[in-house]
Amino acid sequence: MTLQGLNGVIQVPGDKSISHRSVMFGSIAEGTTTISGFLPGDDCLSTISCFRKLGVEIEVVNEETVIVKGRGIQGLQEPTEVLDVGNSGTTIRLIMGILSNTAHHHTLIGDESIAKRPMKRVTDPLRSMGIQLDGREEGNFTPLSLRGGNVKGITYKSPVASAQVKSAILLAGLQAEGVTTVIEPEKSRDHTERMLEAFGVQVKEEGLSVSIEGGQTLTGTHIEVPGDISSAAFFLVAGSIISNSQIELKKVGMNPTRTGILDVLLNMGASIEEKNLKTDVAEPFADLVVKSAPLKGTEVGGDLIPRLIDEIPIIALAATQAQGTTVIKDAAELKVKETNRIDTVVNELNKMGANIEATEDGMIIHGGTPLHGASVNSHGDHRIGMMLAVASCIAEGETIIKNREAVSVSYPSFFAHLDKLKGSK
Ligand SMILES: O=C(O)C1=C[C@@H](OP(=O)(O)O)[C@@H](O)[C@H](O)C1
Ligand SMILES: C=C(OP(=O)(O)O)C(=O)O
Repeated sequence: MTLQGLNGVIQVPGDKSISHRSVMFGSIAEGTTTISGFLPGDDCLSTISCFRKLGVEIEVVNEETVIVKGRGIQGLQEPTEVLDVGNSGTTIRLIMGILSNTAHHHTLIGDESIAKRPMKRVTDPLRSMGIQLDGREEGNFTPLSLRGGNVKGITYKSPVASAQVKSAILLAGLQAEGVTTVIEPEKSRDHTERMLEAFGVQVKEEGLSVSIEGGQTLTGTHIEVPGDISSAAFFLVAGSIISNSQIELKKVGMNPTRTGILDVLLNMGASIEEKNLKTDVAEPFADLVVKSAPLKGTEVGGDLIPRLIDEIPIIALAATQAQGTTVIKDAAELKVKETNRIDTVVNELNKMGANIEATEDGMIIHGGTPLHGASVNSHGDHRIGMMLAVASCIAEGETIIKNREAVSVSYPSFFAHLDKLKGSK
């Protein structure tokens, strides 16, 4: 049966980056933090599980409402078990910064994918601040062991634009002697800076440099998590490339460090309207309405990359349906995500009839290729699973997606939302 378009209204689940930070910062704050719009995805549940092992009382009132009884920055307990971050890079990297100032011992592990992701980008600067950190291959891979120490502030020029690196160092800096500064090559997402301010911490930003003075305390607060633009991205592209579609996405996060996907799709000719923009909050949000539209190829690179890094798999799918060629460059970071996302995108989409070439730092997508059904695999990568599910909607014939359950890492209700939009016309 050919699909008659995707139609209807949905609210995508809470932002993953903001949900992680709300539990982490709530745990080290003085007093109680209430969180609404929390993402009940596997990654954020891993964060809750780690902080419970550190002695924090965390009540999940319902899937999206969480109450954290903060223990203060010195109040975390020495865990009796290993801290297992599951599939979550954000959890393992940020928690290292948080645990920097206790003499307690910690062992950090994760799943098979985490075991392949580089940790030296965080362990090296944290060691230079005085933290004892070790792990496989000189501290580059899990299992990691960490014992905090007397942390000293540093000025660190990061070789990568990574919010996980920046955040880990700033969180250690919060507990360090003196001032800590991180300078990035391009600006990465700034949720840590915004949320620390909401917890009463002063953070100084100047261009590509962010500084924090040690010894500040966090005060419990209320955090409202907007919808995740990285999750909305799948429906922004689906609505654009599936004929006869009109989708309204409610309350999507519009933090400018995350909206690169909108710039790219609009540049490709997409029809996306922004309504009810709310900016007088820590994290701005708006409703987005997308309608099917013909797309044209584009170039994606430079400082746009950190603003859309997790959306590249779905942008690649959009590009297969656009007129002309799309070049994605400066995106070598894709190789160290849940999978090597250059390889998984190219291999899986080419099985469906796409014409994509992998390059050292991105891909070249020759557009205008009709897709056909095939047996494809998410390889346990949530974003690849969702991208392939959208691809299957436009493919001629049957598509089988292996390991599709990986979507629950960031978007447990993804298939329910897709079914709702398919059926509502
Ligand atoms: O800080 C965060 O919440 C994240 C930062 C990004 O990773 P990097 O810091 O490795 O770029 C992003 O890919 C990840 O999904 C979430
Ligand atoms: C890269 C991602 O997350 P993390 O680094 O937290 O595993 C992602 O969600 O696409």
